[in-house]
Amino acid sequence: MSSALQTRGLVKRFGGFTATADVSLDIAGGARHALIGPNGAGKTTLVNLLTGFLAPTSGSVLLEGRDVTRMAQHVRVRRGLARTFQINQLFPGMTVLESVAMAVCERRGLGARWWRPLAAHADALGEAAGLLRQLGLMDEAHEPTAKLAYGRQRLLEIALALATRPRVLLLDEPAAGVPAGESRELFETIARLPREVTIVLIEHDMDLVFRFAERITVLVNGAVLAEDTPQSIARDARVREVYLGEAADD
Ligand SMILES: Nc1ncnc2c1ncn2[C@@H]1O[C@H](COP(=O)(O)OP(=O)(O)OP(=O)(O)O)[C@@H](O)[C@H]1O
Repeated sequence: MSSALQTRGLVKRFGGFTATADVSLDIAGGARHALIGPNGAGKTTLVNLLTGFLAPTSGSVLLEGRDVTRMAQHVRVRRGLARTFQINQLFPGMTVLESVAMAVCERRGLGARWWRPLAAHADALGEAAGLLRQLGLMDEAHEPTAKLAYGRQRLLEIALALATRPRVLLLDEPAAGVPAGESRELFETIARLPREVTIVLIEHDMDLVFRFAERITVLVNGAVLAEDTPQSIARDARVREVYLGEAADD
């Protein structure tokens, strides 16, 4: 299987502090890959390096084999790398369907002309409705985004990311703040996403991670401690030590 996303010797220093220490990842196309690690392990920094929000001190990021290290975030999105983002700041007052249709228009370069008659955007609306159906959000299509339950908002964020037609989707704690019952449903929906989309998940809830991921990378102190199947990671003495230590602190 070819690589969807790779990093080579990625390093990020903040002054004298190394937040990302020589990280080399190779995430296969279609993978369900989780990135875990205790607080402060460098997960967010790594995601920010992957998306282009931060520039690395050294090393490189490759998307489907092409070096994107120097590319801006929006260029990476166009090349097929998406992450979820907070909707409330982006589309206040819009309905669920309008928000996703807007994101589809953005991708198609119609963003500035959104306020043309809706008929001109029938295709975008159709595509947006398809995404809502895929994520089980159709019943709330005409609800204002702010009225959605928290777990449904997270699904909408995923719909917005999918509207960019990503080949790699980074999900940074998609269940954060979502009640347990809703997070299970959220993950069932994520697990049904098509295999053309490679998914990289950053998640604290180990139960969700072990149910969803087929491979897991464990970060500690900015470096990769282990990378393996969930079964092997669960048995790995070094990983257990890190997590038991963390559990004892919580
Ligand atoms: N802009 C910054 N300047 C200085 N230090 C930073 C900066 N961003 C992150 N760090 C440090 O880098 C380390 C890794 O932080 P990061 O947020 O990437 O970890 P994390 O694994 O995402 O943690 P958490 O699970 O708590 O979100 C932390 O010690 C943090 O204080």
